[in-house]
Amino acid sequence: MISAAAVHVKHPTGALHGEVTLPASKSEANRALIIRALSGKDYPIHNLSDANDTQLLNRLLSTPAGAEVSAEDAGTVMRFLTAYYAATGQKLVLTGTPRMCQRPIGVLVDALRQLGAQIEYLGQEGYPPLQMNGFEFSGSNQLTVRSDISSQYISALLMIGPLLPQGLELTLDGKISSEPYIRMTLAQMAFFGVQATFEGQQISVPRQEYVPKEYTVESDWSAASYWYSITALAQEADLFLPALRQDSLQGDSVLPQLMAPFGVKTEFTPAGVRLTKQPVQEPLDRIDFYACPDLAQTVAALAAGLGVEVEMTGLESLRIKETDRIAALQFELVKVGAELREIAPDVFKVFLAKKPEDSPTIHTYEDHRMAMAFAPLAIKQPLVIEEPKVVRKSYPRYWDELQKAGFEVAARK
Ligand SMILES: O=C(O)C1=C[C@@H](OP(=O)(O)O)[C@@H](O)[C@H](O)C1
Ligand SMILES: C=C(OP(=O)(O)O)C(=O)O
Repeated sequence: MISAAAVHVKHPTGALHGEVTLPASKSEANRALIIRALSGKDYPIHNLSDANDTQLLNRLLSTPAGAEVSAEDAGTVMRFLTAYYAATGQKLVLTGTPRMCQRPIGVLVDALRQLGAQIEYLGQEGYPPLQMNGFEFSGSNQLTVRSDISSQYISALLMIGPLLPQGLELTLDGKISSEPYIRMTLAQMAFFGVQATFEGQQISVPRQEYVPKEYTVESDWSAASYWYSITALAQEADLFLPALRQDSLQGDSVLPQLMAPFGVKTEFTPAGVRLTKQPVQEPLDRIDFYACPDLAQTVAALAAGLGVEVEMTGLESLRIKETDRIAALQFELVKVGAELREIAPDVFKVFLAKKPEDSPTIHTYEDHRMAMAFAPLAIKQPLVIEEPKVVRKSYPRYWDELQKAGFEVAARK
């Protein structure tokens, strides 16, 4: 089914009960994999995600790198490996999908060059593919790095920081985009024995060694967002999402607060969270996604499905993700009765526009989150999702889990 060109999705009853299997966090898993590789030791990482982004990185790190390595469409793989291959002095070509070669990497390459990495651009300046030509420490460990484009550059640098001859002193320049992901990196480094300080715009990582230790990856809160949306749209819902924690390292664990006004009640238990439907409260007028950009599509589609208008800020980084997510939302929301308009610089609003199309066909732009964010709307009315296989990037079992929860998902003839 996942290999079909498109799937019809509907939910005959709108009532959902039971347990949902979530993937493990690909963000957490990919940090754990890079840190293990940098430690030079072997130890178990439990609950490694079956997401392609994680399986790919695991494969690449557990076999000798060939002359050319592809990070495919995985941002963390591309950015984390650029720093990893630089710090370990490897000589190879690092590339990715055509879209990956449109996702900027200049900030990270400039920073690594200042540390002593030899890196050439093989295509457009500032973008993959990269020719990695080895590393000779420049003698300088103090870097100023723009922090308003992608936190992945900062995370990539931080993880190699303790292995550099004098550690790493980073000054973050500008607003700090996706900051919880930087904190997740530092928390995982701390778990593996590496202490750093993060005060204001300064991060300091002294030279240290990673200490090998078994690690268990938490379930993925970003993937949980689709079940929050499903709960909000359902007639009736009582769902259990195992292995999510209140003291999560993931910034997307803001979901309980963010989704409460949309009518989702979260109860934490030692084994995971229980989601139940409650009346929609007055939704927040404006939600800021600067710290949790991966939730933006879920909320935009949900607002359309619930018929509520909401302002959205902090969407700047969406333009350089798997697709231009703002443009993608603008094209697809219209089909489900809403419009996303920029009402002031960097302030967007979901407006209720006209009647939704009957059985709309949602184009997914090679973006897993377009497929996963729009599929829940099938509770309100049947729809078609194109290229359902995109979900393999972060949640390969997504369609199976929808079926388990009573959705009908069938390949389009
Ligand atoms: O570090 C990470 O694991 C991630 C950081 C975020 O990217 P940006 O920092 O580019 O916003 C997020 O959107 C991505 O899905 C995963
Ligand atoms: C933006 C994402 O991933 P990445 O940047 O790692 O490709 C995502 O999973 O939504």
